[in-house]
Amino acid sequence: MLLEGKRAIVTGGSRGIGSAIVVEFARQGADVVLGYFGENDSGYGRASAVDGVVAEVEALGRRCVPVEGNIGEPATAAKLVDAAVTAFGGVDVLSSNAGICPFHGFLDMPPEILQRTVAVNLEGAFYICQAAANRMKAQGTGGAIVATSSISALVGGGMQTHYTPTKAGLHSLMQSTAIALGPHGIRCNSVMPGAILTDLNREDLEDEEKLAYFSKRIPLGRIGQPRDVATCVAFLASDMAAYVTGASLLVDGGMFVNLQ
Ligand SMILES: NC(=O)C1=CN([C@@H]2O[C@H](COP(=O)(O)OP(=O)(O)OC[C@H]3O[C@@H](n4cnc5c(N)ncnc54)[C@H](O)[C@@H]3O)[C@@H](O)[C@H]2O)C=CC1
Ligand SMILES: C[C@H](O)[C@@H]1OC(=O)[C@H](O)[C@@H]1O
Repeated sequence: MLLEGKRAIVTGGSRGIGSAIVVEFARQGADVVLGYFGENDSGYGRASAVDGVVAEVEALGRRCVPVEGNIGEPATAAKLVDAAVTAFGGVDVLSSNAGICPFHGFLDMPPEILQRTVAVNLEGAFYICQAAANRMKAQGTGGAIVATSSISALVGGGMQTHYTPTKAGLHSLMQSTAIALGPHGIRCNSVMPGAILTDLNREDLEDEEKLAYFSKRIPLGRIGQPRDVATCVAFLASDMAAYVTGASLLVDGGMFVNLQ
């Protein structure tokens, strides 16, 4: 097992990629604090999903503590770290994964959508990385942070002008925190998923033309599944990647490199 006895926090762990990360971490031997957001945020939160993830973790013989809160607020980061300390005695691994992507055109982008996307995707990641890193530093035994960036850190999207800069920002945040935290033995990396079928893009991929285009552009011939990303996050979080920091790993079936 890659994460035997590790104490982890996963944000956005109730559904999609995050829930797959929670379960993969448990499969690899970790106990997990699962961060999620409740019912009232743009339809993305869905507290009932959490129970299913907790049950899956427990069936694997590990512990899972759900913690609700808006990751865009600094207090949520403290709440997540406190929960890990109370339940497990500390934090060794952070998967900063929570994110939203409310598709919208550029010219009429409401400031509220821009501000919320930046607050959740970028500021939220900053706060939880900072809080977890401070705890890891105090423990004195190092740690691993893996942010869920995106292929969108590298390429644009006409309906994602508010979103892609947050994903480029996460890539940059992991590069800078790798430098700031390396002396404390804390590694910081990111995964860059391509098109992974989740609630985030379910509606977008209902557009058959778009789905056909994506599928054609992916050399491995299929849209990604959450576990495709989760196994890579587990690898980067583990000692198998002990000399990897400041790196980003595309998990996109080859979509990015496929120009022609
Ligand atoms: N689905 C895809 O194709 C891709 C997704 N990503 C990234 O992967 C991450 C996970 O996305 P998906 O699993 O696809 O989405 P999802 O919509 O299935 O899950 C989102 C998760 O984030 C949580 N969340 C939403 N708003 C929150 C808030 N304000 N505070 C705390 N938690 C909040 C939800 O509770 C949920 O657990 C995101 O950062 C997304 O940008 C990156 C590349 C591709
Ligand atoms: C929302 C998307 O369809 C998905 O998310 C991303 O980060 C990439 O832009 C993918 O297309």
